[in-house]
Amino acid sequence: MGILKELEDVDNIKLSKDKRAVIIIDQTKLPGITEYLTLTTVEEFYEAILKLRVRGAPAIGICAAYGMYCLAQTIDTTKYEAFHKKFHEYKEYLNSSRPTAVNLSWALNRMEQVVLNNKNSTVKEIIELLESEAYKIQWEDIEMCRKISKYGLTLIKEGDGILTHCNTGQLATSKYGTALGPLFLGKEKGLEFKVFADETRPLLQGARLTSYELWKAGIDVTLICDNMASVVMKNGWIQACLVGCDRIAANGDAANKIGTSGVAILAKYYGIPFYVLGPTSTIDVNCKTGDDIKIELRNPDEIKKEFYEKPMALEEVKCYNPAFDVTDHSLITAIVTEKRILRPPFDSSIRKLFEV
Ligand SMILES: CSC[C@@H](O)[C@@H](O)C(=O)COP(=O)(O)O
Repeated sequence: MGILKELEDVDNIKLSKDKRAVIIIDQTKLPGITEYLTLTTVEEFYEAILKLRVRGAPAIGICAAYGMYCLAQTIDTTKYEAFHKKFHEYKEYLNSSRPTAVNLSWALNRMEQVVLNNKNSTVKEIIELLESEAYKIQWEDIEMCRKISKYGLTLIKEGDGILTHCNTGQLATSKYGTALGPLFLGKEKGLEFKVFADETRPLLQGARLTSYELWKAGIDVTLICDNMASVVMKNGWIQACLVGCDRIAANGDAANKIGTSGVAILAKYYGIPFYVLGPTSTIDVNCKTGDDIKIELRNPDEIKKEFYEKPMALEEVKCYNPAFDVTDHSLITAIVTEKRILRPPFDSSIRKLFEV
């Protein structure tokens, strides 16, 4: 299937008809309201990523790639050096919006590489190449998610109870998703699973997005508070945990939504396999271990009042609000990528993955 044909029915991130703007679903309004936002300025792209209007590691990379194409068209020069200078400035600004998910810098670097590789082309030609690269990034993401879903499906069986954390479905990517991908693919094949979705405090991606996406697809989903994961495991209702990732270090330590490492520790205690699913672009071999991964700290108000009609704690109370945590590689049963399923020891399976 051609790239553009494949992208036609993607709904959550796409270029506007005139190709000057990016249209996204505002994920902060779901599930109650499906509202589309049109992003054109660098400030709008930055705000949409920072405020999680577009979120999920692959999705923010895709949005930023389209964003760079749109912004490139606004740079008012025909001179290569001036064009690259402004392009780089936009790229660095967007890159600073969220530090943990490597997919953001990965996609932005890919876009800048197009500019760097074509020093002898005209600015108009470079802009055309940027358009193709952004389409390619989204198309490749769909392909990767399809393959991850296939591999993931081999690890679970009909009727299994699955625990998941945060949101790793279509909204977080473009199609299928990563950790939810096997469940959507399984559903297409007529397989039934019983999914338990952690609500995922403080921003409730599990409640607002995962339970919504699974329910819409007709998959049996039960929403639980994060502190109930231990009970459903103890009850024998969970046969596997499937989670996504924002950055994986060279030794297999995996950063994902805050609370993920707690799920992994519980899974180890109850002898339940714990799988991390994500594209190889999420593996950052420049990070030796999880200690090298920068964890995003967010506004304390997200804990105290953001999702409540009235504040749930005194204004004066201090809050610590890390957006991600790192699951130690020793707690991970396998890492599922689009290329293959990686097993421990992860330092060598990851090294082999990148060997040519
Ligand atoms: C396929 S999405 C993988 C991860 O990005 C996901 O699990 C996650 O932690 C998202 O966090 P978020 O802060 O909602 O962007």
